[in-house]
Amino acid sequence: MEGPPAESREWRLEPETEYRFELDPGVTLAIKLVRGQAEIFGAELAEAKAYLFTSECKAAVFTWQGCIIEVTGNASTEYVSEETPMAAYANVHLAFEQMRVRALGALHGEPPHPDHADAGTEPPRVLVLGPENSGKTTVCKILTNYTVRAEQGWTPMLANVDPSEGGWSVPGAVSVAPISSPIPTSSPANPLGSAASSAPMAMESNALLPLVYWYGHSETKRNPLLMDRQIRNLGENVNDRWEVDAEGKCAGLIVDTPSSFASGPSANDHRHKLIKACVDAFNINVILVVGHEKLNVEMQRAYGSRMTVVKIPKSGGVVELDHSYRERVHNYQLHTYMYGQVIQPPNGVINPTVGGEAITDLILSPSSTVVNFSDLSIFRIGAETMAPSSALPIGATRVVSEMQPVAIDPSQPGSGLLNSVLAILAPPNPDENERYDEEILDLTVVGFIIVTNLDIPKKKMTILAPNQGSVVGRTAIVGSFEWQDQ
Ligand SMILES: Nc1ncnc2c1ncn2[C@@H]1O[C@H](COP(=O)(O)OP(=O)(O)OP(=O)(O)O)[C@@H](O)[C@H]1O
Repeated sequence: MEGPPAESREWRLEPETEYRFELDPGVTLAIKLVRGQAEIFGAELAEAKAYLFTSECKAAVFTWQGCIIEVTGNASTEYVSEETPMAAYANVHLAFEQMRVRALGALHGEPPHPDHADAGTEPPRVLVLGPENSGKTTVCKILTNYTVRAEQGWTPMLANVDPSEGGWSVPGAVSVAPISSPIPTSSPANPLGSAASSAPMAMESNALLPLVYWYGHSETKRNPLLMDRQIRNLGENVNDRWEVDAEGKCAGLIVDTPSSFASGPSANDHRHKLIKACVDAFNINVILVVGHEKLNVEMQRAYGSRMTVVKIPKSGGVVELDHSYRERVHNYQLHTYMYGQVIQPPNGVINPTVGGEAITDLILSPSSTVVNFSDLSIFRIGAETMAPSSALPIGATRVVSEMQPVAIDPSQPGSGLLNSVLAILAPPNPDENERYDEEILDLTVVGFIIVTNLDIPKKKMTILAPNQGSVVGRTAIVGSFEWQDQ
């Protein structure tokens, strides 16, 4: 874009302070480390490189030793805070680091250090809980980034069981990935960082290979049984991987959870079952509660006798995200999934990067194709979807269990498919004897498509996909997410 260079300001940050900023829609900010040391949620900034932030990003540049940064563009809010919980988070990290080192030592047959003779040799498997806007995801990012920055070359697992967050793919998904380099922060469209391509189907060349299951809704209360099943599926996959990678296991795991796990009536509530599902599935041995006294007491009572439950402070920088912001973020995520990130740097910013990647590497060109209704088998999971009676098998009643896959006929008016996000599943087990009725609940996702048009007379539909891969013969699941390209 032509025009005068955007205005730049320098900020001098004292040790252990942070520069916090929030962006309006459509605004891009560039931050350059001029001198000193600085990090964004645990990921270090390289000197003299311009990092871009976009899509209403809210974040902070923290420094342990002090630094000077140059900020170009207009943030809607920006200030320096001297009060951060980073020292507490760093202490938690150090404790985890010792657990990892002890686990690795034990694996290599080293005798325990006399000071820690009875400290145990399990690596940290951490469940992070907290209410809405407590900064859970940020804590997970900071702890993961500190782990990969340690000189041991750890590759911890990061699991995201918050279906409203999107993680590495799209909202509605839950996922886990081994993390080997620091997760950058640049946009809420990629809260846990992105691979060079956001399309799981096209990601062979990337280091970040998340394993994705589709829950399909943003709220866990919509289908707690399905949520429970997907959590256990993620856990099984992590355990399978660790069975063949004993050293990798020593790096441990961090699990980011939805705020619905932290609030709501305590008796008879599905949230306790889901917390327990996480504890069991990931074999959790540490629970971190972010800034919530009551939940901390509750977790101490429920789990304190068999694992460490620690309350950690909430950062004053965490921004309250309202419903409409979260909806816009879902749109950014789906747009980014299809098109990559198209970012216009502020005028005058030379060679900008997004989380360390050149911006031209982040652009995708999705393909729009027309397929026959019969090319894809589409299902919804569970009863609340209320398929029209005519879409049900002859003789079937409307009583459908929460976990039952219900086939969707796109030619029925009211199928609800137009503009829907569909998860394309991995193929079922090739061995017929290994198949079972609810197998599609346990298949991983290979990619997502959007139904952009339905032509009922011709029995055809138009789909948008991030790449050219064929969907013929595939099974897809629809949830409650819709998206329209604007
Ligand atoms: N120190 C900080 N300074 C500025 N912004 C911050 C800071 N810490 C977190 N944020 C921002 O606040 C927002 C909310 O934080 P985060 O997503 O970590 O909270 P959460 O508890 O996981 O949210 P949710 O309610 O969705 O579960 C994010 O946009 C995050 O980038």
